[in-house]
Amino acid sequence: MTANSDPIAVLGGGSFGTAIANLLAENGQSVRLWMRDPDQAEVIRNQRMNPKYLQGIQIHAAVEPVTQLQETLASCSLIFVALPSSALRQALQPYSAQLTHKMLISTTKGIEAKSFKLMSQILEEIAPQARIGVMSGPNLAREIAEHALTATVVASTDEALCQAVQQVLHGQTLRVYASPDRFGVELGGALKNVYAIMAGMAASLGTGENTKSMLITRALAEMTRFAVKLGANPMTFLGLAGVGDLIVTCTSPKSRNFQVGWALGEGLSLEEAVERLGEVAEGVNTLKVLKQKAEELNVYMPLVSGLHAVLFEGRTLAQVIAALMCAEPKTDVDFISLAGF
Ligand SMILES: NC(=O)C1=CN([C@@H]2O[C@H](COP(=O)(O)OP(=O)(O)OC[C@H]3O[C@@H](n4cnc5c(N)ncnc54)[C@H](O)[C@@H]3O)[C@@H](O)[C@H]2O)C=CC1
Ligand SMILES: O=C(CO)COP(=O)(O)O
Repeated sequence: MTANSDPIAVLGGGSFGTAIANLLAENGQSVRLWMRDPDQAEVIRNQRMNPKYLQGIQIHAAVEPVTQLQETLASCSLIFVALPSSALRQALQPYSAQLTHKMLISTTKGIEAKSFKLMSQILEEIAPQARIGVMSGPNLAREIAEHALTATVVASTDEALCQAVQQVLHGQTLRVYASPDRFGVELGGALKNVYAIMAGMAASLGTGENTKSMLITRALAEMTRFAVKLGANPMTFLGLAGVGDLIVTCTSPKSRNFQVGWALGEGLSLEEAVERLGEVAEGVNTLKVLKQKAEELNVYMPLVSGLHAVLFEGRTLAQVIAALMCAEPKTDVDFISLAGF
């Protein structure tokens, strides 16, 4: 891997930002990892660890923890954004001038509540002159940090941007695939978090393997149906950022959304489950906005409605399961006729 001359910025000192910063550094890049908390930056500088978010992982010497956002943005032309969706707009809006002509890659898997905008759409709004892409896929931060063999997708219609990301991130343990479907790739990453909560709940209640498979497959059908209604290409959902990410988050106890679901299955309230996690679980907010949007667009999403009923409408899981199982029979794959078979 050849080193890029400019340093690369990673915004967000949580688990994903740290994991990506480390990979970039291992590939020979010099990296500025921006975080808002000076104490956290000091700990990383001194201990070469990020104990709060990635306990036990050594931080590469070429990762420089920084807290000055304006300077960081000014000094880097390639910028990975790994902030929670609730923070992204507020954190970057004041710096739109510094983002002009930069390559901005969102790794954030969430949807803005009021606008139903994806993070790359917010970046586009804040920095209309920037070059925008997203990165998404089955990418548990800890596994990336521990060098588990992993694949991800960089998506943008800007081919040179995709190649730039492939050049700096592709390595011994990470394969980076490109896609022109930014919207589909990003939407897949945001939607699957909701179903991971459901899967975590099901797992903690000891459901059978048939049930787990049914949940994941019907989740894929439902999220694809929704995405198509918004104009996305259903084929993207057969890729790493669709079914790939859905599988990892719906089956892994390392997923924070899965962990929230697991805690709910154990009988904790949503507040208790989120509090116990202490990290970002984007699926909770996504569920709220998704339920509302599905109703507005008249898209049939029984799993989303069912989870929303349990989490926010006081229904019991038994009531929701009974209603789901008794619903009128449907077809298996919605898009067979579209594919021309
Ligand atoms: N952790 C993972 O395995 C993966 C996470 N992602 C996505 O990356 C995004 C970030 O998630 P994680 O790094 O996992 O979260 P995390 O919970 O590990 O860390 C969140 C970080 O954001 C910081 N933060 C919160 N509010 C902020 C604000 N207003 N300004 C600046 N910084 C702020 C926190 O201090 C913390 O450093 C999420 O959208 C997540 O879905 C994507 C792929 C994998
Ligand atoms: O997006 C992820 C894996 O691809 C991480 O999922 P969680 O946010 O649920 O941990």
